[in-house]
Parts: sequence; structure tokens; C-alpha cells
Amino acid sequence: VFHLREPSAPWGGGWLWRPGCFPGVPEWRWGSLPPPSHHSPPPGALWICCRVERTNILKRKFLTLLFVKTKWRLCCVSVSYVERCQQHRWRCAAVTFTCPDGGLCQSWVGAIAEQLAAITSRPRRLLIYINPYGGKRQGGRVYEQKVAPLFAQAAISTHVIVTEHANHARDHLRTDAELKKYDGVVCVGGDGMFSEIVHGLIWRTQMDSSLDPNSPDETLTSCSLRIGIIPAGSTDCICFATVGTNDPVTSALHIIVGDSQPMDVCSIHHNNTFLRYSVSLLGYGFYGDVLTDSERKRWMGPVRYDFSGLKMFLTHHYYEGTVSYLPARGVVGTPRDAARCRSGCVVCQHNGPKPSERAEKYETDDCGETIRGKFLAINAASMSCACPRSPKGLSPAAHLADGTTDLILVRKCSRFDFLRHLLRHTNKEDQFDLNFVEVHRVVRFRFMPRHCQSDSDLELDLLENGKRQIFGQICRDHPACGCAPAYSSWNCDGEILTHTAIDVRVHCRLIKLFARGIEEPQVFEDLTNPCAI
Ligand SMILES: CCCCCCCCCCCCC/C=C/[C@@H](O)[C@H](CO)NC(=O)CCCCCCCCCCCCCCC
Ligand SMILES: Nc1ncnc2c1ncn2[C@@H]1O[C@H](COP(=O)(O)OP(=O)(O)OP(=O)(O)O)[C@@H](O)[C@H]1O
Ligand SMILES: [Ca+2]
Repeated sequence: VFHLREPSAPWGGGWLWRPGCFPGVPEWRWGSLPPPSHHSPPPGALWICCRVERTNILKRKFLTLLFVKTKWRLCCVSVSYVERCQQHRWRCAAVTFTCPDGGLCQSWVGAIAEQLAAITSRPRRLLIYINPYGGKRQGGRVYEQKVAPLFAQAAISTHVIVTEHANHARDHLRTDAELKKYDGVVCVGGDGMFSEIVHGLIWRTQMDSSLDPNSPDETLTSCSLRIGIIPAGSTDCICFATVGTNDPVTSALHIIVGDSQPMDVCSIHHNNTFLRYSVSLLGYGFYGDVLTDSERKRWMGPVRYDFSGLKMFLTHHYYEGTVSYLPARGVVGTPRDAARCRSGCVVCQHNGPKPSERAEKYETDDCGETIRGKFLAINAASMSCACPRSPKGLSPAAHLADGTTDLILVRKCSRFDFLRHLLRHTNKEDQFDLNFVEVHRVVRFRFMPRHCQSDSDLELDLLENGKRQIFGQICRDHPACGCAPAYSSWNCDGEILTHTAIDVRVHCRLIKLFARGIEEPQVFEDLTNPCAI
């Protein structure tokens, strides 16, 4: 027998009887109120009490309500709620109450709807951008078939824009969009489309605050509008790393229930000129080359990354340059931790709230670290970058909102060793536990490729390495000698940067998503506490 009641409901309560339990009860049905309990549910949650017949034990469960509606001319009420399925997927489930009294039925519907409307964190008006060309080009269909019907049921009004060209969404957000009319912005597409939304919103917010995005030292204003991602791209790592799955229905439900997940954003400058923001991967060398090569193969869809990945793995280029960084101090957590950033993360809670104090400290503290060398890859992961290709991500212990980025340096090594490193992204082994890989949790870093270094710096390199005798060889490799130097580009969240010498700074919690971080099974809000009746 299942009983359902609203513990703190002003309209009283009821028991829900499961169909088939008793002869003549074909539908879910409610009866009189059971004894009150001392527990109270979170907002928007419904309490289901389940009595196990043999043990006479009550099991209780909080459910996150989605919507309520009458069915069959007032004789039934359908209550929809979030049901958690395997692998972090959410689905919309419903129970139907029957009641012969139409007036009582209406009062239940009214009371539940009122309670839902009182949850102010839920969005009512959304601005939606659909990239029809992302991933497998299914963005429009996915939105119309899977997402729009849910938004309609939740009484969310939408303004939908199907983009007509790259940067359409970014430019619309920067100047034209009437942002006051909305409670959030949703992008239907991949990481590149999300990046457009981020750029548009951050830019607009800084302009509204009269801040200069070209200054790398500016303390930026956080964006107030939350961003939702309906995954329809090729990697979708931001959705995967904040929700735990790339599933449009799950993401739509996180938007409907009004989740909020702050996220760090890196600003990237070149000579005091703003270039881009990065939220996931900023990668030079291997990932830069994979992206450059894969852009020419866009027609292949998501599989282009595997082709280009294999090609660049076989090409096996290495790059020389200097990385200087400011290590994150006064924070808890390291990139080698076993713990992961999950919903309600205590590391983010500890490190996140005081980013400005830390930034001030670093501005007056110039004793950063410097590493010169030959690298296969230089990656900065501001979050784990988990995605279906690598479910634990590039930096499995990175945090979404701790104000730091993990700087991963993969030094020149053999193809075999690099393959070992890459393979470890896909299994349980530690990809950092190799003598040619190092990882640092940082708040700021700079990179200067060797071909951009001044001649005096280059000479200093040679002196340091005690290799003056090979100066002639180095000189032939220098651009001034007319030879093409081997250099890469930066992959910035799937976009290629126009400069290679860059200055990167983390801005703690600059944006917010309609997400809650990946849930551990034990932190599900559904409680199943047995208690005797
Ligand atoms: C042997 C298997 C090794 C598999 C190693 C997989 C590591 C994958 C790590 C993926 C990290 C993605 C980070 C997210 C970046 C996004 O902001 C960006 C925009 O969406 N996506 C990419 O740049 C897209 C980047 C996609 C990179 C794909 C790299 C594929 C490497 C394949 C190497 C094959 C070697 C085979 C030798 C026999
Ligand atoms: N209408 C459009 N026509 C062409 N390009 C567009 C359009 N709208 C957006 N874009 C661009 O398409 C690029 C790729 O889009 P998106 O990120 O959605 O898919 P993806 O690259 O396949 O996936 P991922 O970024 O997850 O790897 C983005 O950089 C975006 O600027
Ligand atoms: Ca971070």
C-alpha cells in the first residue's frame, strides 16, 4: 500500500492508495490523513509514505514536484515529479489521484500549484538559442520534441532564436537582448554554443558595470542570469561535468526545478588585450592541434575529434615555451585528490566565497613559478572536463567553483608513454602518475612560446642548458631565419585562439548554470528512512 500526503499542506492531506491493492481500486486514490510527522520536506517536494505490509514499517520519500494538472473533467489530479534513473538521468514521472468530489480535486490542484508558484528560484521566462549546426545537427529537433513540451507543461514562457550564423547568439546577448525580461538563458548546442552565451552575458554584465574587459586585473562582476545547456554538440563536456550525463530531458528538468551551480571562468589576455573566456579546457599542443585539424572535418560530425586525435597522436609534435604560474594558496584540495567535485561540494564552499581576498594577495605577490621546457601538451582545466570520451575528465579532481584551474604539463616523451597517459583518461589509473606529467592548481598563469621569446631570452635558455655550441641550429629554427617554427594554437573551449602568448586568470564563480553538480547516490534528496508506525 502506498500512501501519499502533503505534510505541511494548508489544504490538509491525504493518503494515496496504489491501484490493484484493493479490489475495486483501479486508480491511485486518496483517503483520510495519517498522523502528522515531525519531518518537513524541502520546497516543492512531496512526501510519499509507503507502508510495507509485512513489517508494518513506513518508508518515506521526498519527491521534487514538477507540475500538477486536472485530468478527465476534474475527477483526477495528475502530479508530475522528478524520477531519478540510472547514470544521473532524470525523467518526469506522474501519479494520478482520483476523487469523486470535483471541488476537492480543484482545491488540491490549486494548493499544489500555489506551492509550486511560491518557489522563486524556478524560471518563468527563458531566452533560448538553438544552434542548428552543432554536433549531429539535431538541436532543433531535440528542442521541439523533448524540451519544448516540458517547458510548456511547467508554464515557462520561451523566446526561441534559431541562430543563423556563428556568434549570432553572442552578439544578440551583448547588445540587443532585453535581459530584464528573462530569468535565464538556454543554449541548445555544444560547448562552442555555450561559450557564445558565456561571452555575450559576461560582456554585457561588465559593460553594465562600467568595467574594462581588456584589463586582466579587473575584478569582474558575476552574471546574474543563469545559463541552461540542452546538450546537442560533439563533446558537451560542460553539461556532462555539471549534470553527470548528456541528456536533453535531464537538463530540461534541472532548468525547470531552478537549480543553480556557480562556475569559475578564466579570462585570457594577450598584451593587455582581451582574447576570450574559458570555462573548460584551454589546451596548447596536442588539444590545440586536434581542434585545428578537426575544424576542417566538421562535416564528419563528432567523430572528427577521434580522426584528428589519432592523426595528431601519430604526428607527435612537441613545443617549446615558458609557463609561469601563481599556485593557488590558502585553498583546500589538490589536483591529485581522490575526492571529486560533486553536488554541494565542500571544497567549492570553502574556497569559493573569498576569491577577492585571494586575488588581492596574489596581485602584490609576484613570486610565481616558472618552467621552461619542451611539451607535448599544456592544458588548463578549470573543471574536470569529464565527457563521454573521458568520463573522469582531463583533471578528475578539478572543481567547478573553487576559483582555481589545474595546469597540466605533459613534457616531451615517447609515443608509447603519451599513449599511456591518454589511455589513463579512460580508465581508473592516475594520468598524472607519470614522470613526464606534472599538475599544479593555480589562480593565474602565463605562457610564452619559444618562437615569441626575445633573442636575449633564447640565449639565456641556451646558457642555462649549457648548449651554446648548438646556437647555429637553434638560430635556423627561429622565425627570423625564415624557417617555419613548430608551434601550436590554443584550444579554448573548442575555439582556436588568435594568439599563442597568453595571460590567464581565474575568476571565481563568474557565471551560474541551471545545474546542481553531479549527484552522489547518497546525497539524493529522496530519503527512504524507515520508521515504525
Ligand atoms: C586511446 C584513447 C585515448 C582517448 C583519450 C581521450 C582523452 C579525451 C579527453 C577529452 C577532453 C575534452 C575536454 C573538452 C574540451 C572542450 O572544451 C572542446 C569543445 O567541445 N572539445 C574538444 O576540444 C574536443 C577534444 C577531443 C579530444 C579527443 C582526443 C582523442 C585522442 C585519440 C588518440 C588516439 C590514439 C590512438 C592510438 C592507437
Ligand atoms: N547558425 C549557425 N551556423 C554556423 N555556425 C554556428 C551557428 N550557430 C552557432 N554556430 C557555431 O557553431 C560552433 C559549434 O557549435 P556547437 O558547440 O554547438 O557544436 P560542436 O562544436 O559540434 O560541439 P562541442 O562544442 O560540444 O564539441 C560554435 O562555435 C558556434 O559559434
Ligand atoms: Ca575550478
